[in-house]
Amino acid sequence: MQSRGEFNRVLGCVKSRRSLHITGPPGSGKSTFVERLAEALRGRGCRLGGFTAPEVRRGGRRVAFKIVDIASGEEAYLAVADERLVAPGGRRARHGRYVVLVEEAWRVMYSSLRAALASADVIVVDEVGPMELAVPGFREALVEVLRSGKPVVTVFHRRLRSLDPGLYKLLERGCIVWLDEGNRGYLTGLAGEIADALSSEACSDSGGQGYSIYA
Ligand SMILES: Nc1ncnc2c1ncn2[C@@H]1O[C@H](COP(=O)(O)OP(=O)(O)OP(=O)(O)O)[C@@H](O)[C@H]1O
Repeated sequence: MQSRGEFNRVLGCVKSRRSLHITGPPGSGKSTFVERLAEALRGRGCRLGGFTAPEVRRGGRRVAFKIVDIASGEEAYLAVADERLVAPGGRRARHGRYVVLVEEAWRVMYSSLRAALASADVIVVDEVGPMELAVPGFREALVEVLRSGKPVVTVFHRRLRSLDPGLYKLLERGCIVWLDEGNRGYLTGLAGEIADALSSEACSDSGGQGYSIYA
């Protein structure tokens, strides 16, 4: 998607469907785009809710992922490559070289999504992938978010269509964009226009929010 015509189709879709779901190859710029979009939304007075799942690096190596509540800043480990990073105990599930800390992750997933459903103008879930879906309760909560009628922005794993066809179908009710190195600069530059399309009614009465990890 590099031409204005293609972009206008995305913009038209976002205006009518009010939800945007981003996918693409690893490292293609999905989270960077969503950060820009979040900044643009906050600049328009939108209250954001939901969570991000940033990686944690030590010595240049990725050692863990966290779940961070966008509205409150509360955080917890989602998964660790080395269990010595975290206190023992709690339910765990293995995913490749990572161990998912099911209970710890769910605590922040649950509270961030519940708070977002109650009071956010736009709900952001970055990301929806195999590790997040290994946390019991998350899929159900996400379905509730997607059916809430609030504008939703997600980043989802490029294989979600085969991993969870039912969930993918729900995402298709919004607008799906494949992000790669070829279009990320263009799309990121237009984050403000996309924010306008998402926020035109949703954020009109809100006074913004005091805290954001994007601030
Ligand atoms: N529009 C852009 N122009 C230049 N560099 C970018 C752009 N978007 C992202 N990057 C760079 O690409 C790298 C990966 O970005 P990012 O973490 O947003 O990708 P991602 O798709 O979310 O990654 P992952 O698949 O690991 O979740 C980062 O170093 C980021 O600074």
